[in-house]
Amino acid sequence: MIRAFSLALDAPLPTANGTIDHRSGFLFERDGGVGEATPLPGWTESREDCGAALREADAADDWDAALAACEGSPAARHAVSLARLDAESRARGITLAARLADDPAGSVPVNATVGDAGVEATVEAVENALDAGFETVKVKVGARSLADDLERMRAASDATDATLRADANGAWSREQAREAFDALAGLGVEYVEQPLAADDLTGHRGLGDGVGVALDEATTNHALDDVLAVADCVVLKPMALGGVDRARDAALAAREAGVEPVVTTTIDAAVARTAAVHLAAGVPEISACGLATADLLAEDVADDPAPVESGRIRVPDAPGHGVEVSVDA
Ligand SMILES: O=C(O)CCC(=O)c1ccccc1C(=O)O
Ligand SMILES: [Mg+2]
Repeated sequence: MIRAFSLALDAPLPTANGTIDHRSGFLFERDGGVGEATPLPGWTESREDCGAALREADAADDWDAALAACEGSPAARHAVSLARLDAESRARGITLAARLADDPAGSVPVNATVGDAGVEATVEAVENALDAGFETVKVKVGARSLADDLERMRAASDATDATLRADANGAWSREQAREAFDALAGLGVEYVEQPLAADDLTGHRGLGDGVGVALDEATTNHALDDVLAVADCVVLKPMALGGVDRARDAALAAREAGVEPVVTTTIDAAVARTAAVHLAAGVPEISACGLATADLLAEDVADDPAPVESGRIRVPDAPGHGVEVSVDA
């Protein structure tokens, strides 16, 4: 069964690639398992293509055929593969985390996400995050001039003890990125996510010297091994990678290559967000993940079984992903 949903954001999230103000997607149910597809054009197939793939999957005779119908549609494949893993885990009475990994952690550290804003509003948001117990804060940059962004980062660094990250969403030129990395190294910034365009993989080589290079968008248009060859850190979005199973495999490959995996959402609804928490729990000693996105939504498809508490999210211990979708979703 397929159910469509559309959720408003609590406040629009401005990024270097435009503003996200709502998230629309589908819940996919089969054999007692529930999955979610929340496509984000630029990262996944369109909503139309996602819906079409899910309808084909819904009509398929078995799970393998349902998954085959979603090849090339990562958000749709995310929904179907998750529904299958959820159904299997529920049937066995184990958590999704235990289905994905041998000895999953009970909780995962998460970063706060601060959108593009002026200097004062940025500092206030970073301070609020620290007050709420976050130790790591990711600030969106690249939507205004580099000088303005560096001023925001400097002010945030002066005002707080937070571990800071920046996410440029591919907005900078090589020259701007060089200047930014030199300035941010002095502030102790942990890493910059996707400083250069996703196409410019080689431009990232040698950029990080003190500040890490984290690649995100690059994972959608390059082979993982090529990304791992230039990155210090790789951002894994299960919705963009085609499922938590594929994201789990990518996380293991990253570790093998000496690259730190970080799991994040594409601002997904409760089902996909919680599934990503189960996935992250299976990666030993994972660094703070971009999973604190529930509060960005004004509404959701279910009560949140995995709220952020002092900068961490506890993995629900009910069988499967542990999200009980409300009937009127
Ligand atoms: O990583 C986070 O902190 C939250 C997720 C996030 O930033 C994001 C959300 C939707 C689309 C793209 C991105 C991104 O990381 O670029
Ligand atoms: Mg990013």
